[in-house]
Amino acid sequence: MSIIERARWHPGNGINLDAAALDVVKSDKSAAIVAGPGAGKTELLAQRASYLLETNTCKAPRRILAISFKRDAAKNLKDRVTARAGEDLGLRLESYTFDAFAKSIVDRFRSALPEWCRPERNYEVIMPRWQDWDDFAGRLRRDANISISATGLERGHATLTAEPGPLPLNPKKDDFSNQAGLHYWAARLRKDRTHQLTFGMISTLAMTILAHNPNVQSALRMTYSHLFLDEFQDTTGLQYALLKQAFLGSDAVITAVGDSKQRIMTFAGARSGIFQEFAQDFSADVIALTANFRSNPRIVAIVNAMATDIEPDAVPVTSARGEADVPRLTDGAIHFPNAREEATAIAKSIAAAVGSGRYKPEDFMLLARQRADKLEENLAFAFVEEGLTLRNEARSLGEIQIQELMTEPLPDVVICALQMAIDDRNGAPFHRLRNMIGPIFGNQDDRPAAELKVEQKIREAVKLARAATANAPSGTTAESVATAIFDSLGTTTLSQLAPDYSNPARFAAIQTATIKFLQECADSAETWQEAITQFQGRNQVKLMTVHKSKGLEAHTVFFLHLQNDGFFSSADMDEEALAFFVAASRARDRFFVTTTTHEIGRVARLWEMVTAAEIPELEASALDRLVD
Ligand SMILES: Nc1ncnc2c1ncn2[C@@H]1O[C@H](COP(=O)(O)OP(=O)(O)OP(=O)(O)O)[C@@H](O)[C@H]1O
Repeated sequence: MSIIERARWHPGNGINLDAAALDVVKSDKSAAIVAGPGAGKTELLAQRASYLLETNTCKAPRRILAISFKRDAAKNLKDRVTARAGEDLGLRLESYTFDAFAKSIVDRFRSALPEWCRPERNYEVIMPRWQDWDDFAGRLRRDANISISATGLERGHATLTAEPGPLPLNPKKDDFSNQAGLHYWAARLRKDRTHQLTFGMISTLAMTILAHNPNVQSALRMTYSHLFLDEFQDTTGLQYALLKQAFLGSDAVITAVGDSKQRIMTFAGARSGIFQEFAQDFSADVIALTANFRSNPRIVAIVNAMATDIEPDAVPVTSARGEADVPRLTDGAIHFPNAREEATAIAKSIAAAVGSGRYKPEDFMLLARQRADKLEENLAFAFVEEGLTLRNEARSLGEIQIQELMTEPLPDVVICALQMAIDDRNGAPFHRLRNMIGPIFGNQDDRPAAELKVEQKIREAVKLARAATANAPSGTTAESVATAIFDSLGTTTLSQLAPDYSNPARFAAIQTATIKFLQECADSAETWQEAITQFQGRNQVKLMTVHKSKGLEAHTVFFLHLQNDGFFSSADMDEEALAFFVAASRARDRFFVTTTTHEIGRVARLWEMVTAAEIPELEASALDRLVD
């Protein structure tokens, strides 16, 4: 592909970038981009990747390393860049989650670790639950007289000193201040058992490799000239330490984007003040973007008011959409006498809106802070009455919730192959599939043989899937389709799709959930096309928790049950304020909150935000106007 001159490069796909965003896209300096919801952060990174590759500013054969928090974000970025810049250039963008990045270093350079902390090759990735931490904390109390809480152990187990950092080559007794952590490491790396590592421990090991092996560190630095860090507000101390170990003092130009007000992962250890720290450490500019491309001016006013309530000096943003097409009814707080009446009113109004032909079911999103299952009981019934399908994204399929399954690569592999088997080109299934399995065969290194192998594997999977789809969709045939695809690609390949798939129990749980869900969808579908549509959640109204709604958007958002029993009794209201802000900012055009009791004392802080945003109280009958 020919190189485009920098001055002649323009953003594509009908995207207009304002001057500030264009500066970021073309910048040759590290920068922390602080931007509110709907500022187009993902699009900005996709455009920057295209610019760097198409103009050869990221000089071949060097690459861009994009680190995202969520797997779907990592995948989404790669797909967008491939679509825009083409397959060949797209291969020079490597998109990882933090965990996958750390694991790739450990898996490649494990033998460079000091022996005392070197895991065996087939170590198992573990994701302990609270109960496991609590059990271990109990054992420490009993056997070693160390007192630590389950949460303390979870947060600090991977770090053996006060601050996260590499492990020493030859440890002396005084090297470690975190005795609890040391016991934990010893228990996971016992000689007589399969070695087990958490992702936190994997990050520490990656740091250790880089700290003691200048060759590995410089190879990494040679490979990547540019780095993207998405959802930077959620970076943990450990992840940040790994980033510094890998790139501090290198020539890499780093673009970190995020929004400190969407920091709702504090329970997972997200570090506050991370933007300032990054700006200082990497001499990066801090740039604020103030456009919101998602929401109409009224929703943006709500989002601004909530932002100021959270951070008094928050920079207000402006709707890039202007006043056109703003519906007459945009927001309100509605009290219902009980959950059943609430469900009926919401279902009826959505059905009328969809019936008008102006809206699709997926234009509506129902959000709950927790206990979506409990809300589903009443809602599902009312939705069926109205001929609509409600999809509770928090419903469990064995150990995995639907909302979690949808971010996994394994079910997407099945859907891509199935789509190709029935000639459904929606969302470019071949490219998606190739982006997922290609790296496993090494096609990122531009090896034609690897590329051929990938294509051959895909052809085989599609052939078998096509044979299985000759039968009408049903629970039984769905299982045959999924099994045919799994068998043709093989467990060895599939278990490399994500770093946690090397844990057999985790892989089996995802595989079982994929089959179960495909069976459910096929059972209630007339055609395979319909089964795919259902699997992907198209033509359905979604109910989900706020935490899973991050990065998503819908025309109309309902935040259900802004009342005491809609929240955990131990809820920290400062964190809840951030989550509530995330919820409101998912709305493109309409935002409603509901209650079914007057017991709202515990969430008074959130009602202050409703008041600050001047969201009016409405009668339930106001929802009749959703059809407008
Ligand atoms: N430059 C642009 N021109 C027009 N539309 C845009 C532009 N950038 C983004 N959009 C659209 O605006 C919406 C929000 O974009 P995106 O999801 O990338 O924002 P974000 O900053 O990641 O949001 P959030 O942090 O709230 O999830 C999307 O519908 C996207 O297609």
